[in-house]
Amino acid sequence: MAGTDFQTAVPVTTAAAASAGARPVILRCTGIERSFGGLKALKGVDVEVHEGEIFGLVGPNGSGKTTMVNVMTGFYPPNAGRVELFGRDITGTAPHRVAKQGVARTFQNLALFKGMSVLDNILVGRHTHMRPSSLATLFYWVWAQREELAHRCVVEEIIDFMQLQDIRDEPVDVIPMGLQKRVELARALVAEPRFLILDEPMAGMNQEEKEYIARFILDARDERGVTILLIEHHMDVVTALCDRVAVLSYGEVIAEGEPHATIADPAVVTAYLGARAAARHAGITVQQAGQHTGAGA
Ligand SMILES: Nc1ncnc2c1ncn2[C@@H]1O[C@H](COP(=O)(O)OP(=O)(O)OP(=O)(O)O)[C@@H](O)[C@H]1O
Repeated sequence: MAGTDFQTAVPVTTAAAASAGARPVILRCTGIERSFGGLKALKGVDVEVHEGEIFGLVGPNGSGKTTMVNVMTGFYPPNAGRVELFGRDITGTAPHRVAKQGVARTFQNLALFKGMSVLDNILVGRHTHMRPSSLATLFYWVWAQREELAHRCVVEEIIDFMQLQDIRDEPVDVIPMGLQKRVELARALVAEPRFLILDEPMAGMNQEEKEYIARFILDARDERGVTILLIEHHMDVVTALCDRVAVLSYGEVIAEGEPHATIADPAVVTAYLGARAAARHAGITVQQAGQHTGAGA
């Protein structure tokens, strides 16, 4: 499953990556359950993300990745389980309060404001740092101007960091998809998050665009100290970028650990390919595969 081209293009052996596992846990999810009607989307999921790591959350379509992220960020309260962020219980906390604690995210489907410029879309990402008091703004206009300037400085710095200078004034809907994804990442970064959740940031991108965005993700961790949870379907990307991964299948964690070993785990191969194809892949019989992975044929 793992490719090699991407690995060569984006070599990742930083001190931050090497020591990530030894650092404090910043997100701890314990026994998370979440149902939609009769469908159990999450069945007791445990996940820990350490400070400074890029943690991959992978799994086949419908395995529960986005639901898990929605529970972490307060969009869905869990039916059972506990979410701890930076050592505090945030289970069921509203999304805007979770965001204020230093969490930003991008979405699987682009969520940019059409008709607005790249610059204005990025500026929206500062909202968690803005104090919306019109009275204060009226009476303390000098202070308000100073605050506006401070927001602009952060936005300009991120525009430089993400190399978006050339398109800063373009309406966001006329730029290519790869650049729109980059704008979305920039909008998340201007919030100055400590923890960033990226839901398929490379969906629909060609190889060159993927390599570009991968570099920005690594720089966000290495230069800005952001801890990252990455949902991604491209396994070459996962093995190149992530320090650790957890694999979900039907709402359960079926494997976790170092990326190469984890995605080569027979249970993971079976979850992606099905028992028959996985057995062919491994050169063993379906019955042997079932015994090996605990999965039926
Ligand atoms: N709001 C919802 N209402 C009903 N069912 C839902 C809802 N959200 C998710 N589900 C179901 O929960 C299961 C997990 O979905 P989820 O989107 O979390 O999976 P995923 O791993 O993110 O999939 P993908 O890789 O396709 O994005 C699926 O069966 C999905 O249909």
